[in-house]
Amino acid sequence: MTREPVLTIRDLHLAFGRWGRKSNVLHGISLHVGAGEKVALVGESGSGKSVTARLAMGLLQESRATHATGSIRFDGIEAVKGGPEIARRRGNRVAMIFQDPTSALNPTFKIRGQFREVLRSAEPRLSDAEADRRAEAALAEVSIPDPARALDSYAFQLSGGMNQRVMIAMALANRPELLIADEPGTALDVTVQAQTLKLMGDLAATRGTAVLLISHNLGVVREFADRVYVIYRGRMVEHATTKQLFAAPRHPYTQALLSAIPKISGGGLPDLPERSPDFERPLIVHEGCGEPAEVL
Ligand SMILES: Nc1ncnc2c1ncn2[C@@H]1O[C@H](COP(=O)(O)OP(=O)(O)OP(=O)(O)O)[C@@H](O)[C@H]1O
Repeated sequence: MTREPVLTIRDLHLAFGRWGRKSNVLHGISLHVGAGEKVALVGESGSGKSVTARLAMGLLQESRATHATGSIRFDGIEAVKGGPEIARRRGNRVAMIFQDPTSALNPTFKIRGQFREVLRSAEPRLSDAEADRRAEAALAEVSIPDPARALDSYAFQLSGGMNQRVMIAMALANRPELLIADEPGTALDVTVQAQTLKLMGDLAATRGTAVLLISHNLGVVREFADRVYVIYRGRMVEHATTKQLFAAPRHPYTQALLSAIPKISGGGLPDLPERSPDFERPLIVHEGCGEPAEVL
């Protein structure tokens, strides 16, 4: 029997708008991430990466101004039409880390209090002593040299790299099956970014955590991911193993992305013609990286 991927997104459409004004942001996105897999979603700013992640996390739900259709399945739980209850149920099993750790940590509370709160979201009756013991173990796991001292600090007393580790330790403390990382560490220096990616890679290998990395940095993606999805203006245009994508990109947008890698600044990417022939058959799927088997 084939195992169902940890996360399966099928034909996801999203539009924002009210009072007759509608802006279509996603046009039929599909992707999957299996246990222990490292998958990247790449595309330039505004292409729809973050809204896809927020929908998958249950952080963005159907409302009068948000119109979503399609399916996002995580471990049998549907997110698209789910309410806050769904977000809560999946909360401990899907974790997200963001670009800037300081924005995810509360500056007015010590790390200890914030950590206890995270752990108690999964186990409300956890004692202070047990919560602290688990927090110290989680911090040690991300190579924080003096966990007790880190717990007694405020975020502003720790370096950017330390805060990033604290945020990852918190994200992982409840042992999520899926980790979504939105440009992790890009607000910090490249060393921290590299450390963060290494940690996430280790987690996928040792704990079987499924990782979805969101990035516009193809250099990072090449180092990190097993498979890559390329999104362009809300459409998935190419899906390949990382090796295939870098050896022989087939969509003109992917080719443009790859040719832009060595440029440090200037110009951005060229626009593709609206009626690019590839949009007649928009998604190019390379051989062997396939779609998940139907296991329902
Ligand atoms: N709450 C919202 N209301 C209206 N439009 C939105 C909202 N959130 C996102 N958008 C629009 O949806 C599109 C996709 O945004 P998204 O943040 O997913 O892009 P992205 O690929 O993650 O970009 P970046 O790399 O800059 O984060 C953009 O055009 C954005 O302006």
